[in-house]
Amino acid sequence: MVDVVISEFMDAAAVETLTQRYAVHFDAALVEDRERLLSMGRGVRALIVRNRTRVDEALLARFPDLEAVGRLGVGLDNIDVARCQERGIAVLPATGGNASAVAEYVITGLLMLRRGAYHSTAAVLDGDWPRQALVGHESQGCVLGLVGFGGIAREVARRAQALGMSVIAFDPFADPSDPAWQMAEHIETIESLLARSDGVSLHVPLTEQTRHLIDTEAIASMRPGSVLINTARGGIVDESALADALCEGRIGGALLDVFECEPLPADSDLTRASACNLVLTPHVAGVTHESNVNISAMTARDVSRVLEGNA
Ligand SMILES: O=C(O)[C@H](O)COP(=O)(O)O
Repeated sequence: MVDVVISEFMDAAAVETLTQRYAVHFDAALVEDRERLLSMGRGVRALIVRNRTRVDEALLARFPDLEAVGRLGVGLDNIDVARCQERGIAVLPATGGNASAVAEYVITGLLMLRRGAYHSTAAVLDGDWPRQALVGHESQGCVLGLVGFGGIAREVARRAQALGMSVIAFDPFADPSDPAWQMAEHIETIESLLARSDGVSLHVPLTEQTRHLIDTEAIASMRPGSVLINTARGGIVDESALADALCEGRIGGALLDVFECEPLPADSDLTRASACNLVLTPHVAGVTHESNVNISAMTARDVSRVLEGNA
């Protein structure tokens, strides 16, 4: 009988901690084989996933004894949280465990997109020396606009301030009296944030309200030459509208780590903007060796707490 199923990659030390107390089935390839995952649900008390395992109604029906879903990350859009609540299943995100990883990724991306000097390997190897074409912008003194001002955005703000940027943020849900606002100017509307920012970074969950928040109209209100970074969730940016804006040179570049459809389909709209200071990565902003250790330890601890509490 298995107590805990882990369907995506997790740090070995945390798996070992769980194995000392419970019968654990750890198979990072399970996410690719849904039928096999569903077939092992009976008797399982905890399921541990990253962002690719769909913990939906169909899966929950096949795990009748589930007490906890550990999420090795922060976003919960792959989990039917409402259904879990109805069933009394604890949903356990590793909040904060990958915040530094994402914050460092965002700052690196912003510096890289604004400087624009890092796409020259092929040219230099070819004997070209395109110095004048690669004169970019410094980021000291620029305005960084954060859409959403939760934990990860605050880590970004702290680093941006240390580099001499001015930080502004839009977040209708963040308490305006929170001392964290000392790091960022509070902006009332997303339009004014977009109009003032040299770089925009998204830090909101994907909901019906945020789907295509960055659409043609929003992109039109961005400063000419400004850059966009999305490490939050794919559906927040209208990829076709972004590709148009990049191709027409209306904005200066974009870094996307998340997409409407992952992996990206071969006919993605983004293909046509590939030469326009566009950088794409496969949903790795939050994934470092250090964050993997952090979030795995947090998840093992939280799952154990629930299982022990219910024992
Ligand atoms: O929500 C998150 O924390 C990110 O999507 C990273 O999650 P993952 O490491 O499970 O992909």
